[in-house]
Amino acid sequence: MLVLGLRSCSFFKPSSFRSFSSLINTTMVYSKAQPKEKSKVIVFGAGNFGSCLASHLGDVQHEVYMWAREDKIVKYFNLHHRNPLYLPDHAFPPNITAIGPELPNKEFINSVDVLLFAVPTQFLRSTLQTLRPALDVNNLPLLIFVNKGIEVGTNALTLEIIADTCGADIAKASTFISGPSFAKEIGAPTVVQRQPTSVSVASLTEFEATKASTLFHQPHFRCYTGVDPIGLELSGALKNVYAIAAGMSDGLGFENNTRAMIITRGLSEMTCIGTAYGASPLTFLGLAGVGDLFLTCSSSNSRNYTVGYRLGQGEKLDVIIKTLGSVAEGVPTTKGAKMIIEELGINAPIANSVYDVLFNGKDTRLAVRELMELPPSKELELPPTAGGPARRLMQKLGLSSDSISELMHPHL
Ligand SMILES: NC(=O)C1=CN([C@@H]2O[C@H](COP(=O)(O)OP(=O)(O)OC[C@H]3O[C@@H](n4cnc5c(N)ncnc54)[C@H](O)[C@@H]3O)[C@@H](O)[C@H]2O)C=CC1
Ligand SMILES: O=C(CO)COP(=O)(O)O
Repeated sequence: MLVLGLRSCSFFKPSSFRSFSSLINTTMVYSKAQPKEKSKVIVFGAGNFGSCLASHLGDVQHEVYMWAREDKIVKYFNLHHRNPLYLPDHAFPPNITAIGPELPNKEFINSVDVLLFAVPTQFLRSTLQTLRPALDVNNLPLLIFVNKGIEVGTNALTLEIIADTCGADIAKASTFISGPSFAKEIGAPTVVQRQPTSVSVASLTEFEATKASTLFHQPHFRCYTGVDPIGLELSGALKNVYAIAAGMSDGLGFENNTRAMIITRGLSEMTCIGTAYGASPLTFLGLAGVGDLFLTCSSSNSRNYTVGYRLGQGEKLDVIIKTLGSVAEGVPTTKGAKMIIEELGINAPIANSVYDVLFNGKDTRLAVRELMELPPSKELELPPTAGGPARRLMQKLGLSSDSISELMHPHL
């Protein structure tokens, strides 16, 4: 564990951690080591999840700064230690300070150990573009991303958005957290509870994933590390599409059989899409995959499930979005998912039906009938050719095409 004591550096091979051999053979930038006891953390995004994670880290005595784009949140929070817009009844630990709406400057960014991004996917590119000049590759904080979505227009995953805006070195050092984790059930006591929760943590090197895991891991919040960030990201994004489908089914009045069918067939579709994309099929069996799929397909606490439920009850999408009061990543993500499915030539009828209901005005009951009338098919047939999009992404990161086979078999 000697490596944890080293500062950010290039040409350093953390050989005691799993990672792509092709990755550690290249010049590699690592984030700075986190202090053992007390890290200085900026959480970007003061919505439900940013607030919850700020509280989780503040509760164990880290020095936390929560950036909000809403001036009202910053002023109110620093007076009352409550967030007036999200988790309004929760009393936050005293060691959290709200900052914003301007993004922090270079000097401040350089002084922190961790940057945690809880910004919805569609707003991440602009946030990172503005922040990029303040990031010093030679003194890089640990970078953690918790958003779950695919960017509209580019179909990019977050790893690619980071590469586009901050460069390959910073993308390769970034870490992603995903899994079954409703904001209100994590964190400190009061409204946000310490209910036992587990998540997946992935980076291209286990070295970075382990640092993020060490920061978050608590007796009530377990972290499991891996080196398939693409699979983890696709899991988190795609489960939102199937949560909309499950909610729709419940909203139409169908019961347990139908929901179980959607969850299981959804998992099959997700695994096929992920494998064709270039992720490991096994990642979809983890917390970020089936774990989060199960959670969000079976709870009205999920915003995506709620969008589907209300559609099933006959409400219009624009009214639902206006009145939801929170982000439903699955709605824009369905657009990106549809494009990816088409590019890869994958059979994903449930995701395609969700797209038709959301964006082509298809009647929800007709969508279910058409799905049920499809001819019989094999239960699971993983695509024969795999890895096009991931291969392109690896090239963008300056990695060899061998990386893709390591990505698909990280557990061997
Ligand atoms: N709430 C939850 O239980 C969980 C949420 N997530 C993910 O975390 C991410 C954030 O979700 P929540 O905090 O729940 O969202 P939220 O709906 O509670 O809050 C919305 C957030 O988006 C920000 N925002 C709105 N417009 C923006 C803009 N133009 N530029 C930058 N930021 C803008 C708001 O300031 C606020 O911080 C999403 O990707 C979500 O999928 C992941 C796990 C659990
Ligand atoms: O991803 C989540 C919990 O793991 C939250 O789901 P929703 O965004 O559907 O509320």
